[in-house]
Amino acid sequence: MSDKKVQVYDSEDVLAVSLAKYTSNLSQKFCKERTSFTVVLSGGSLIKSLRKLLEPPYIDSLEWSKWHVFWVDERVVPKDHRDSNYLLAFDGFLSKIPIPTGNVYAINDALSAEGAAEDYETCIKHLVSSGIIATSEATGFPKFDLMLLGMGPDGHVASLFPGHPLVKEDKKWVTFIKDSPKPPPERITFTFPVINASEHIALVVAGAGKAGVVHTALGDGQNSEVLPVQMVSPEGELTWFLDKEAASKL
Ligand SMILES: O=C1O[C@H](COP(=O)(O)O)[C@@H](O)[C@H](O)[C@H]1O
Repeated sequence: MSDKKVQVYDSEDVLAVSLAKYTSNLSQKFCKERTSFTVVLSGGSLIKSLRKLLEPPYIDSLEWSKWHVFWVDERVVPKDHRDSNYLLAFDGFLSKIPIPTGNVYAINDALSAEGAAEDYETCIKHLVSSGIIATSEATGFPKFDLMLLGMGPDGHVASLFPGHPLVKEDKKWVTFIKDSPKPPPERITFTFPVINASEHIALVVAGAGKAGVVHTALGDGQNSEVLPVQMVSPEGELTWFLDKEAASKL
C-alpha cells in the first residue's frame, strides 16, 4: 500500500507553482545521491502544468544535465506530428531546459506499434544494466525516480484505458495498443508493474471536467469497475495535485 497524499490548490496556477517546488526538491535529492534523476512524462495537460520549472529559481539551479527523461506513453505517429507526446513535451518543456539530447528517450517513430514497444523496452533494459535506471528490489521491474502522470476524464492513465485487457498486463515493461478509445488508436505504454515500481508518482489533475472521476477515485463515488487511475499504487509515494475545480465533488 503506497503512501498517498492529496493536495488541493485554489487554481491550476497555484498547483503549477507547487508542482515545480515538488519536482525541484526531488531533483535536488536524487542528483545529490546519484548521477542520474529519472523522470517520466505523460502527454496531455501535464506538460503545461510544468511551466513554472522554466522560471527562476528552477531554470538556473536544477542539475538538468543529470535528468533522464522518458514517456509513460506515446502515440505511434511521427515525432513532428501534432498528436506526438514527444512533440508536446519538446515544444512546451524540453526545448527550454539545458538537458543533454542523449538523455531524452523518445520512442522510435519509424517502427510499428509492436516494434516501438519492444524497442523502448530494450532501451529501458540497457539503461537498467548501465545503472541509469534503478530496479525494484520487490518486483524486478524498472524503478523510476519520478513519474509525472495525467489522467483522462474517463480515469485512464498512460494509455491504459478502463475495461481494456492491457490494464492486466503483468509481465511486459512496455506494451502497445491498436484500439485506443481515445485517438490516435495506436500507442505504446508502460504497464502497471512499471508504473507501480516508481519511487514517486505525481498525479496531476485540473479542471471541472475531471471532478466526477476524481470523486470516483478518491471520494465515495460509485463505479462498477476499478478505474486505471485507481490502480496507481507505487512502491514509494503517490501525491495527487488537484485544483479546486477537479476536487469540487470531493
Ligand atoms: O492520451 C493521453 O491522455 C492522458 C490525459 O490527458 P489530459 O490532456 O486529459 O491530461 C495523458 O496523461 C496521456 O499521456 C495521453 O497520451
